[in-house]
Amino acid sequence: MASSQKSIALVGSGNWGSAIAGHIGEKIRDLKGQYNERLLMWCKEETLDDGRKLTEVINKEHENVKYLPKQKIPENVIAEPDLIKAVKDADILVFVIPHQFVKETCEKLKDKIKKDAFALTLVKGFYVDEKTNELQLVSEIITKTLNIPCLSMMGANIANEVAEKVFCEATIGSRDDKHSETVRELIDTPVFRLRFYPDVEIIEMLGALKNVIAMLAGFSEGLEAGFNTRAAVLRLGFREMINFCRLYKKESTPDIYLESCGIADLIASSLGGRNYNGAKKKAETNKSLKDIEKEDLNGQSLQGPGTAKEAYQFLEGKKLLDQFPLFRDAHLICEDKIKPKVFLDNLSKHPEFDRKQ
Ligand SMILES: NC(=O)c1ccc[n+]([C@@H]2O[C@H](COP(=O)([O-])OP(=O)(O)OC[C@H]3O[C@@H](n4cnc5c(N)ncnc54)[C@H](O)[C@@H]3O)[C@@H](O)[C@H]2O)c1
Ligand SMILES: O=P(O)(O)OC[C@H](O)CO
Repeated sequence: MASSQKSIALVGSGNWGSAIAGHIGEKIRDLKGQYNERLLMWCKEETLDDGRKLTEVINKEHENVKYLPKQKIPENVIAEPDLIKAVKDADILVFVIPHQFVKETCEKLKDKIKKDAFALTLVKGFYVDEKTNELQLVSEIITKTLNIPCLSMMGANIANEVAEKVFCEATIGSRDDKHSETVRELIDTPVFRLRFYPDVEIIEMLGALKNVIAMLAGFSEGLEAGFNTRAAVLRLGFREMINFCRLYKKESTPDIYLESCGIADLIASSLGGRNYNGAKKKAETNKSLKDIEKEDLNGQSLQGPGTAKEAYQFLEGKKLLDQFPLFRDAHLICEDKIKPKVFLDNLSKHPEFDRKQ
């Protein structure tokens, strides 16, 4: 039966995927009928330690016991292990998987979605083409592979806090008023406020880049650097983030860096994100980030090391590593090629101190 109700699908069900599923699930339930209440959430099937299937547990207990434990998800959110079944009738596809899986997932979705659907990416990360050294943003990959427009949503949104309804804001990148209105209906609430800008790509890049600087914040804390030094790391890191964005696109709305996707996400992530915590532990214990991810995150993904690698490759290709010493050193630390302390020693030589005002 044809329906005028719009359907939403989530591509992903990890820590953030489950939290935003809960948020959108409640919102569409409360909108009473404007949207199809059944929110399908693609969940890559796995068997839990006790032998049960994750999707069955989510649909029975209404909780993602592995990736967002102790938080109830509304009953209209349905975990669906079949990717194609989850998305085929969706008018709006919300992508929320770790960035390293975006290409393979989009390939599987080719020609399997509605032609007039649109996407919203919540994914923080990007790729660099090995041959051309061009940056490939998640929104661009979605648009190119699936032939649908893609908006971005980034901000200071630590998933567990969103699930607990702690106030937050986010920035939406959209150049289409109708799509913006739909996203506002689906996500904006008194505890989750949205602001809209046309800078889809810069918003997305900031979301990816802050994960690298948040790791440096963690290394600094683990090394017991002073507050002044830690503030300098964030300022210099933010400067590099902005300069990095300008390599991609010279013009943007100037205020964009002061939005939740910019300074606020950097602060939140550098106070308590997973990348920050993992990096702090690395500086304290000298363990590899891979081991720390395995020990502490139970299948969740640190996005910082992969993004540091991609950023390094991109800057190296452009012969600009000297202009971005924090991004350079972050990658070298992740790869255990230098000790975390080296990046602190390098701060005083930062090119920022040679820059004319
Ligand atoms: N967690 C947060 O607080 C938060 C907040 C904002 C944005 N984000 C961003 O959202 C994105 C998703 O993060 P998350 O926290 O939901 O994920 P996560 O870190 O919890 O990762 C686990 C998820 O990855 C999935 N996964 C594993 N292998 C996969 C594969 N081959 N293909 C597809 N999926 C696979 C697992 O099934 C699981 O659902 C990331 O880019 C992250 O940076 C996270
Ligand atoms: O926990 P992190 O480091 O992946 O960061 C989570 C979010 O991106 C914060 O906005």
